[in-house]
Amino acid sequence: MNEWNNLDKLSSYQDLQKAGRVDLTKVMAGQEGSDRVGKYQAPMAAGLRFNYAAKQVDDDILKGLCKLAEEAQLASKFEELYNGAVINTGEKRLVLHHLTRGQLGGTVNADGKDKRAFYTEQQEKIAAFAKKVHNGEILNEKGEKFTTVVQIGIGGSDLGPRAMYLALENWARKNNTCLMEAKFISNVDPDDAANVLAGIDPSRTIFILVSKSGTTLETLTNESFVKDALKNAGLDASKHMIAVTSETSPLAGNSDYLAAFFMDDYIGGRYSSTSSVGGAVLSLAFGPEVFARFLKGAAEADKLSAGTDPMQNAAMLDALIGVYERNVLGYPATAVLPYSQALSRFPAHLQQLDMESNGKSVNRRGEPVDYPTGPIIFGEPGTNGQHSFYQLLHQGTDIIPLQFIGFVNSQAETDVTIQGSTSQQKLCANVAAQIMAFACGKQDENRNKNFAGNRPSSIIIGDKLTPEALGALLSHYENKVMFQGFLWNLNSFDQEGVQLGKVLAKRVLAHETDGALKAFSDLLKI
Ligand SMILES: O=P(O)(O)OC[C@H]1O[C@](O)(CO)[C@@H](O)[C@@H]1O
Repeated sequence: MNEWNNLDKLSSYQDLQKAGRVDLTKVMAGQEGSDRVGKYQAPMAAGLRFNYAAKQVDDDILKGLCKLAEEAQLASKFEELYNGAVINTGEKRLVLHHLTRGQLGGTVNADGKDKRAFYTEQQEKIAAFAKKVHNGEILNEKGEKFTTVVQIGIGGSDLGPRAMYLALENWARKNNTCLMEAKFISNVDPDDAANVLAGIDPSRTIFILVSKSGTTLETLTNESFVKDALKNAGLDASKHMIAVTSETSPLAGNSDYLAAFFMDDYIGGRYSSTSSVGGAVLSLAFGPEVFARFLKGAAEADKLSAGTDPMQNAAMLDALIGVYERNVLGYPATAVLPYSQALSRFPAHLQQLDMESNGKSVNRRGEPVDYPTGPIIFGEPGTNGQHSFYQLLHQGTDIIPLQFIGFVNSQAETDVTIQGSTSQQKLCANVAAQIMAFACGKQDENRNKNFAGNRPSSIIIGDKLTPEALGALLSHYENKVMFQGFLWNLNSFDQEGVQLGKVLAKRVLAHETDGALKAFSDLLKI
């Protein structure tokens, strides 16, 4: 039986507070530094590796973190989760996104259904639908093939699928599996929908309305926007729209859609990329086989995350080091820096995944916690970020732990050699250089040119960003966030913090305001 205790009650955590600190300017220099690079790495799925040589850890701290993992019962809490316990205590729900891509543990029944069978059935339905669209069994009113797919959704119904699509677009082109172009409408700003609609031929487009709740204001507004545009183009919206929602949502019984696919309340929006939410757009864009390969990578990573030894469980180890940085070293933020243009929206997805999950100040029982929880997450692809906010990362007054991601090979494999090196080599040279610059710094008599160093980073390294590698990467972060939630004793699966603003916006629109809210509404001419 697991015990759900606050982090500061754990003796292994108290021991870590008292332990010595690692100075990266010393341990990353010379032979010791190169030994650390070989030694401090953990295997990940799909051939990825988690290298934490440039984190502020040594053998003693790692031992302390392993004790913390054991005392916090991380492995058995994950086991409890995937076997169908009510881990989402706020909403009294099971947490089942792992079942969308594999089967850890026993069969989970809920609402009178075998949940794994339910998610698989939805994936098979999506695959059959996508095949019909691709082979021309499903055509538009004029008998033409659909060429484009537009996803309408927001938050978890947008960020993950969009990031995954962008991550595989180049790879799919190179591998001749780019079957339809995908675009996304999320913001209620009318310029978002207008811009997407201006760049497509609506008569050749399938729109996927994605909303688990079926009540999200932005998404329903954008649906009306698109339906209006279809009507104005003389098109029948019901022949162009499909829905992804839960069976209990107001959208479920609606006959206005060409097809409907389902997920349920046991899969949080930000954890839904491997469910029908990501499945529909990715299967239409790249084919169901590519989506299956993505799921395979995620399932393989989940299996590794179920391991009990943190030194062989990269997601757990990454989580432990992150909590050490947040709670022992006191760092406020984490930057995610993929040296891969394909991962341009991956940090945005991780922002929701991490900050909506662990941006909490009460524990699973609703009691205030006395320690910092989720850090601020931000990031941009390298090398673009280097020419933007790295100044603060190198010389600012806050130390921001960094998470680099890099691949040995590009996806498109089109390159050029200039001044003796390819673009890919330049990209990789930059990430290696950054790790060392952050760790060791550079002394200079001119204080303005001095780099203090001792700024920690890790790197996930892969050969190439394939569908399997992407699935593994996604699962790694989902499981890392989950383990951190366990360590902080949070419920990482609800998001009450997004409600208040929604309620007030409704009041503004209904003109039921007074005081400063009314004054702001007047300023904005609502
Ligand atoms: O899929 P839905 O129900 O439209 O919700 C969209 C998003 O809104 C949120 O509830 C936050 O406002 C997210 O958690 C979710 O991903």
